Amino acid sequence: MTSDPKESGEFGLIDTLVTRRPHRASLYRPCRVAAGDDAALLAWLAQPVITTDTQREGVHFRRDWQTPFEIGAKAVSVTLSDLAASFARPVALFVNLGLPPTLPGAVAEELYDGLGHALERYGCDLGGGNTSRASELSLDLFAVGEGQGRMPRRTDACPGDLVCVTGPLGLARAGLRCLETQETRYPELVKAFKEPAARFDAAEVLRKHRVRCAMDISDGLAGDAGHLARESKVSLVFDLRPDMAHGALTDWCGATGEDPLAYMASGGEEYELLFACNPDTLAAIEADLPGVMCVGRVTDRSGSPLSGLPDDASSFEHR
Ligand SMILES: Nc1ncnc2c1ncn2[C@@H]1O[C@H](COP(=O)(O)OP(=O)(O)OP(=O)(O)O)[C@@H](O)[C@H]1O
Ligand SMILES: Cc1ncc(C[n+]2csc(CCOP(=O)(O)O)c2C)c(N)n1
Ligand SMILES: [Mg+2]
Repeated sequence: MTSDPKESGEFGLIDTLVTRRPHRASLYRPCRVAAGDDAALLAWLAQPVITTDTQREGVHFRRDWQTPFEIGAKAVSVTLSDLAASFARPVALFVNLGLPPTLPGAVAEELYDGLGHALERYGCDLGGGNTSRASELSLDLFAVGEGQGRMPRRTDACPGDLVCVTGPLGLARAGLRCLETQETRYPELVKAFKEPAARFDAAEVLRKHRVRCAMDISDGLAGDAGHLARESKVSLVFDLRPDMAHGALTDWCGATGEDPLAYMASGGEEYELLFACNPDTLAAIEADLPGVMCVGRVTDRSGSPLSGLPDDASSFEHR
């Protein structure tokens, strides 16, 4: 069967895309009926956890920067990242795909190869979706997960806790800057932008240590920590030092004159987990989770919700 939508039509394309879903070997498949029927059938979930995300051409990705495979795989990681931040296991992903009429069918197929590859990696099924004509390539994604005990909340940071992250900050934002300036000497930064991971591995460690307050960093530390401080009604006092910067960020900042602290504070799309816990818990987590960093502490609310970040630190905003 041809895969060009002009020749095979919407239905042919959907068949071709759906065959790209991961083939699950596991005996336990909480997604009992996956993509292909009128609706998906999920097994009974004790704690269903649901999240949604959007990826739009020109806003979240550019086809002259990223291959369709990379765009598909990243769309899965950024959507499932919110399940990781909720300590939930991924069950099913639903994808509403907007396709410009001029887009070659092969692009949609490669996009679905990327989606399928990432779904396989995270052990998640393709529950279904929808395909329609659109002015730009876009994906609206919905994910269902299964909660594992107490869901961490943005409301639960307590004075005396430490503010921590599960990995390096600012790399993806620097990678985006490299793409914008056509700088090719820092592949590690560009990879951080193009291939973020949903940190289910880190989430499992935090869950095991009964962390009560966590979220993923999509809009940048300053913005996401601001949400956490406001929701928990506390202040966060940061202590970011240049020696906490990842080597690739330090090198790039050395060459460009950019400030590593500004990138660590105002990054975005890291998809690392930001969490708060008491010092004893952090000591135990450090033994299980290499790369975890303490970046500040939680105090009673006094004055501004955030301090210790560069003055012009800001988060990514769509408007
Ligand atoms: N249009 C909307 N209608 C209803 N709820 C919304 C809407 N936009 C956002 N929200 C809710 O507001 C909260 C914050 O949304 P936001 O998109 O900033 O989530 P996030 O996890 O911080 O970021 P990201 O989407 O990048 O993962 C979430 O609970 C989300 O479900
Ligand atoms: C072409 C292009 N330009 C800029 C960016 C940067 N960017 C877009 S959305 C976002 C925050 C998270 O998004 P959301 O809150 O919608 O999940 C960031 C940092 C990009 N990825 N691609
Ligand atoms: Mg989030």
